Amino acid sequence: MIIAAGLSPAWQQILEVSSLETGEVNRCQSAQWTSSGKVINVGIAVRHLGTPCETIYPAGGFARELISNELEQLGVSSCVIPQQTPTRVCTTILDRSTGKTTELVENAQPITAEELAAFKTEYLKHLKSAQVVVLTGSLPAGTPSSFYSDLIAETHCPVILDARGPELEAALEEKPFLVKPNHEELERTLMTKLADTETLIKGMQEINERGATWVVISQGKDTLWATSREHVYRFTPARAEVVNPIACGDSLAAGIAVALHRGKPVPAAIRRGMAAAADNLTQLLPARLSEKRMQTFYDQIEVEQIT
Ligand SMILES: O=P(O)(O)OC[C@@]1(O)O[C@H](CO)[C@@H](O)[C@@H]1O
Repeated sequence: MIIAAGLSPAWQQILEVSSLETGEVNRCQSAQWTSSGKVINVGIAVRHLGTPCETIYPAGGFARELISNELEQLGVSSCVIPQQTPTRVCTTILDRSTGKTTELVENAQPITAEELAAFKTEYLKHLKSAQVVVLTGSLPAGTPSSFYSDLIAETHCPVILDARGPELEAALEEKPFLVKPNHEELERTLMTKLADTETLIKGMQEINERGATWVVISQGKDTLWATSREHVYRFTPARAEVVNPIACGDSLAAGIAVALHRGKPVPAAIRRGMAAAADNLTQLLPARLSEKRMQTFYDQIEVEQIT
């Protein structure tokens, strides 16, 4: 099975507006609530791809029950660590006139040392049956930046890590299998501008040298790059109608995890992940993937081995 684990779920509102005017009263065309945040999105995506998965997350306040109920309805097997502070609320605004998406992201509320210890106990318990792990999402304020590296140190199967800042840096020391920072984050980690393809690839391979077996940089509808110490791959994404882009990165991670779990080699797994991301784009609710729809996108994705 796969484990999706993270500390920052969200109760997410998705609003469609015909045209967003800041500073004005905007009336919505549609409004939906759903369970989200990176860890939940990955759990939902893996479930839709039919691979057994345990989604481990803390939750508190009114959203705890709402998220649990929705995940149960979706058949997402989950392990919730009760948290004193309430689960955050995030808002996605989809402006149908410009096609732009606005995200209002509340940071995850602090989590206590006891809650973190309970999280780790559950993680280690489920780890025994896991073949692939996805660790994902921002850390609540005050969480030690060694949080992910401590978990990776205990994990003896491939870890896909979606993290930023000091927690990403610390995690590299424990050699995660695959990291997927965005372009900006990579620049921040390396403290240098990566303005062209050559410097970008160099930067990615520096992260390979620092410990990540694979580095993946996705750039929306533009080229996705993947590097290991020895290899560089260029992927051209499929074209998809954009309904809601939120959770594309999570669908990418989930698609890669599922393909690795099925024994696919990394380039093929990344291609699967990209098909999942493309499919996610076409749905209003995050991570509601369909393997059947994904196949069309998979066939359109071009993969080129550069070195
Ligand atoms: O970066 P974080 O704080 O972990 O998550 C922020 C967030 O944008 O990520 C998800 C999409 O990936 C959304 O559900 C959520 O609002």
